[in-house]
Amino acid sequence: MRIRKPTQKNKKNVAAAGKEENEVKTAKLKGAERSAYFARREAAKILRTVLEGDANRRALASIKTLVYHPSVRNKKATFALICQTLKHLPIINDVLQAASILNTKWKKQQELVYIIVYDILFGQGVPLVGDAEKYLMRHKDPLHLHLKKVLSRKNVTTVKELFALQEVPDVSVPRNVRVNTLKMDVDSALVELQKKYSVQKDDLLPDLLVLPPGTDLHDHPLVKNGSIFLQGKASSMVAPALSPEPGWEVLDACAAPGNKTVHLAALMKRKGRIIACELKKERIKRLNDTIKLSGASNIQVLNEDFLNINPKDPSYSKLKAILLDPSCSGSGTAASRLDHLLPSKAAGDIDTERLNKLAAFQRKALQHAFLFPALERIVYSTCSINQIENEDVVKSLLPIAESYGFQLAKPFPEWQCRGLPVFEGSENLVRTDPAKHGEGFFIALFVKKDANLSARSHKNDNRTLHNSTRARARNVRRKIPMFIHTNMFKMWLHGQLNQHQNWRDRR
Ligand SMILES: C[S@@+](CC[C@H](N)C(=O)[O-])C[C@H]1O[C@@H](n2cnc3c(N)ncnc32)[C@H](O)[C@@H]1O
Repeated sequence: MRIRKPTQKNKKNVAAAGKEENEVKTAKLKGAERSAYFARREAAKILRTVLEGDANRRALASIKTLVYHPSVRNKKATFALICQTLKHLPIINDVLQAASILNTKWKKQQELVYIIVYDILFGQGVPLVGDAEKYLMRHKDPLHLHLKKVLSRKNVTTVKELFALQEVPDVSVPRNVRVNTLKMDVDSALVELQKKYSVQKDDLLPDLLVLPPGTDLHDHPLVKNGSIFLQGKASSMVAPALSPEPGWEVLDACAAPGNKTVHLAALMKRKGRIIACELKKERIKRLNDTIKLSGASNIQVLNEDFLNINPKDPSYSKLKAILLDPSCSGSGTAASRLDHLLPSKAAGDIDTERLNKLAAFQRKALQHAFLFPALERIVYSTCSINQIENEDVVKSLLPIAESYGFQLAKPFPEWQCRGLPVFEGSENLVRTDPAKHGEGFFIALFVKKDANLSARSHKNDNRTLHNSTRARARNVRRKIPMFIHTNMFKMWLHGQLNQHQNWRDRR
């Protein structure tokens, strides 16, 4: 979590808050009151990071990631408080504005104010413990009065009625954990987890286990020692889609925080070399931590822009596979990240300019991947549900892929949820549905044609090669037939996009 450095301006506030905290520590508060006091301040700090990230459209991490940081003491209470405050934030803001009780001092601590006002209006009440609590409790009656007025303006009498009008996405899908086979075999992990939970093996991925929705394993010893990773099914499908062979040289082009890098290492059984490339220096530590936790010893971390890696550099002359999981909008994981609670998402904002920029980078990165001379397989993946970041990127590069000898292959042929039918061959693509699978991922696998034999003979092959991709790529270049296909699919696609739009709107 980012620690905010106090500026000259707010040093006084910080000192006052420190003094107040010491007073609370020494005061004879009941245990529950004390922990609630600190939980409110902890929640306010995180809420500030979340709201700043949302306002700048540059979230540093999801709410869950911030709350489950080791430094956060009372994780469950803090998480609940933040989610509830965010859920009620539009009303809290309306009430505060109508009541007009915030002076400059309290406006500077607005996140703490939000949290306390939530507790006063909708929570369990607030004891008179800190300055902020005392101040807001003095205005308790006006706050309640204005809440009534705000609700009556919305033609409801209770907040429950108001929320009943707003559909909230149901993300209660099973929890998955990926067994890190570098440290533990799947059956042992199953036996260990079954001591406390109802656990099953996944029907598609041999190293994935399925637990009931809502199972919280953040503090489980197997998670802490790296024997299992809290990784969803969709994310766990990416490395097996690439299916690198033990002994290969593989590049994870956009690696941090490294979940898929270490999954590659497990699939390669410690044999071969993995280069984990990450552009952002501040994400390298997290990447190194993931690698260390996994116990993998054949991963070399590279703090570099993937686009600056020279494919002709002899150190990459034996590179056999690239996993390209570039920055994306994250729209497929928005529900599981609780993004629907954020003000920008509640307002239904779609940042088209950002989407276009992301898609441009994704195209550039995928195009760059084709240039490595010994390459046999490329997986392009996103955790986005947007066509522009998925099918459109792949479609636009099919002729180039073809010119470098690559064709689309079909990973997980038994998987029903495939790419949107916006070009012939899109049935080779993999999609996961957020409502059904918890997260919305997209996977495209490109295979070098000369490498077909080697790909087919791979022991645990889960792909079928798409033989007619060449002809289809030719169609892409012959614009007229493709235009006809596009029109044929237009109505279907329109429906699909509306569905996605409705889904986004519901968040
Ligand atoms: C979606 S995340 C990757 C998640 C990762 N594959 C995992 O499963 O843990 C994308 C990552 O790519 C990095 N990135 C963005 N542009 C890059 C570039 N040009 N070169 C290398 N890394 C880049 C981002 O900083 C971010 O850490």
